[in-house]
Parts: sequence; structure tokens; C-alpha cells
Amino acid sequence: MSEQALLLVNLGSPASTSVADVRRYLNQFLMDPYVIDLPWPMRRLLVSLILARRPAQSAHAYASIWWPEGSPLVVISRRLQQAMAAHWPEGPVELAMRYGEPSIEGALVRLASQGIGEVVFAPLYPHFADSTTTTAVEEARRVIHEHGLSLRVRLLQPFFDQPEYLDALVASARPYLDDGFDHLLMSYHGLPERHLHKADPSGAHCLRGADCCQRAEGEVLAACYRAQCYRTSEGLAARAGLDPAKWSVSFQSRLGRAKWIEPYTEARLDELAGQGVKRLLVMCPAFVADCIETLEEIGDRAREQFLQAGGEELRLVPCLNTHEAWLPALATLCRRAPLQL
Ligand SMILES: C=CC1=C(C)c2cc3[nH]c(cc4nc(cc5[nH]c(cc1n2)c(C)c5CCC(=O)O)C(CCC(=O)O)=C4C)c(C)c3C=C
Ligand SMILES: [Fe+2]
Ligand SMILES: [Fe+2]
Repeated sequence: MSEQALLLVNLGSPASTSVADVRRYLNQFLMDPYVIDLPWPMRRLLVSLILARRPAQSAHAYASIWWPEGSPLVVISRRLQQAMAAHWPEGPVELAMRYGEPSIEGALVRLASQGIGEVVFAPLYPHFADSTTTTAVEEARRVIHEHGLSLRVRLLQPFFDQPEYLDALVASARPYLDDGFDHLLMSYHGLPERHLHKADPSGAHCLRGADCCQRAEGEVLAACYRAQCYRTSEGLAARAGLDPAKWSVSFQSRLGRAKWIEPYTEARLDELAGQGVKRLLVMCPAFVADCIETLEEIGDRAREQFLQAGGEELRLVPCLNTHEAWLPALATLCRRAPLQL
């Protein structure tokens, strides 16, 4: 029987913290129509406006969290790739990034040239979004079609409610939970509201009523990023035995003037400090690897904001990264991936 490769896929980072490299990365990322979902001329205009100032700001932020070996996201993803080899006897474990290097194209072409018959394509996003999952899958589809690759591809499904993922999250948070805290904030990457409406197959669910995400089921739940984030938090809180008054959900990393999904993390930080929360724990379950959004946005900027608002301590729970509970969990999730492309 031919080998079955595992291809781990994450978002990607700039090649370095130089303003030029950050501009190149942001341009590739933001010009993706799944990320900024406007017709090309408007997208080009908007991205050019963003690129006037953002690369310098982001380069500064990246420089503050960069490691000697490179971008934390890429370095951690490499470590995960290496660690997964022991949990994936089926074949080689490869790594690809949607933007920048190593590319999805390079990885799939290399695997096909090695005679690999089947690949488990694993976007490392627990929650479905067109700007993450769909764009990675469509890039794989393009590469396979354009290069005429004869590969069978299994596709890891969003795993926001899967016991293996939730148990690994609880295991990774356990030492922090046991240390004592006043409140646990689960801060997810945000999304423009427009993306939710577009993805909603019923055309009538998303953001209609305060509890729409609590009621989402079936194909609506499968397409609603916000509802999936709430399911993760509810599952995590239940497993960890958290008091409902001691945890909440928020959404971070807004960009531009459009309305993004609420509640916003920045607003929650002030509210929590105002309610007398002194020791705040923050988890970021939308990311499986620490990155600029966790280390800089939460670990630096959110911490400063919370302390200024009257809080005493903000502890950031690391992402799953290469946690010992995550490796077998990820392998199990990947073995469940259905044949898709
Ligand atoms: C319209 C803009 C953006 C959408 C939509 C978006 C969705 C989205 N992103 C992630 C995961 C990550 N995003 C990261 C960085 C990042 N994201 C955006 C914009 C959008 N993201 C920007 C401009 C950046 C770059 C950093 C900055 O300038 O602020 C990262 C980290 C990358 C790194 O190198 O560390 C991740 C991971 C998800 C899960 C998501 C949809 C829900
Ligand atoms: Fe993002
Ligand atoms: Fe929804």
C-alpha cells in the first residue's frame, strides 16, 4: 500500500521583519479575494490604502515578538511538523503556508513526485472561515489541477467541537486554571460581519437576534465561524468545570472600518477591569500556534490596556503549539478526514 502523507497547513508570516517583506506578505494576504472579499478594483484600492501605513506598524509589531529562528508561527509549525512524525507512521509529515514559504504548491508537487498516493490536507484552523479554510483548500485544488497531480486528498474538517481538540485545550490550560484567576477570556480572531452573512447557507441565521449563534445547527453551524467559536468555549468550559460567571468570549484583530463580529476584545478588557476583575486569564483557541495575534496583540497590547484599566495581572495561556496532549489528538482528527478533493 502506498504511503499516506500528512500536510499541515497554516497561514504564514512575512519572510523577515523588514518593512519590504511585511508589505509583500500583507499584499499577498490581503489581495486574496477570500480575505478581502471585494471586486478586484475596490480590493486593489483598499489594499493600497492599507499598505501606505500598515507595513511599518506591523513590521514594528513583528520585530517585538520575532525569535532568533524566525517567525513564531512558522517556527512552532515546523516544530509541530517534526513532533507529528512520531504520531504519523502512515507516511511523511510536510508543512505548508497559505502565504509565503513553504508554499502549498511546493509541498504538493514534491509529495506527488515522491510517488505519494494520498495526502491528508490539514488546515490548522479549528473554526471554518472562507478567509482561512476555503482559501487554503482552493489553493490546493488549483495546484492539483494546474500541475495535473494524481493525488487523492483527504481534508481535515473544522474541529471546533471535537473532543480531542477540546480535551487538549483543557490539558494545556489546566496549570493556569489551577493557579487561580478571576475570569477567563476566550479571545478569537475576528471576522467582518459581511463574511458571516455571505457564508450563511440559510440566508437568515447570522446575526439575527442575540442568541442566533447558540441556536445554530447542521449546515448553518457548519458555516458560522462565530457559532463555532461559542461551541468551542462552551465545550471547553464544560470540560474544565468552569463557573459560567467566570468566563466569556470576545473577538480580536479588527482591520479597517467595516463592522466585525462582536463582542470586541478591546471592549471586554475595559468592561472586565471595570467589574473588578484583577487576575485575567486569556486563551486564544482560534490559533493552534502562537503568532503575532497572541504574543503581541494579547501578550503585549491587551496586557497593557488591562493593567491601565485597573487590572493587576493578565496571563496568556499558550496556544496548543506542540503540547503533548495535542499531538495524538491532531493525529486522530486527521485520520478521520474524509476523501474530498
Ligand atoms: C480582512 C482582514 C483579515 C481577515 C478576514 C482575517 C481572518 C483570519 N485570520 C486568521 C488567522 C491569522 N491572522 C493573522 C494575521 C493577520 N490577519 C490579518 C487580517 C485578517 N485576518 C492581518 C492584516 C494580519 C497580519 C498581522 C497584522 O498586520 O496585524 C495571523 C498571524 C500571522 C503571523 O505571522 O503571526 C493568523 C494566525 C484567522 C483564524 C481568521 C479568520 C477567522
Ligand atoms: Fe488574520
Ligand atoms: Fe451565526
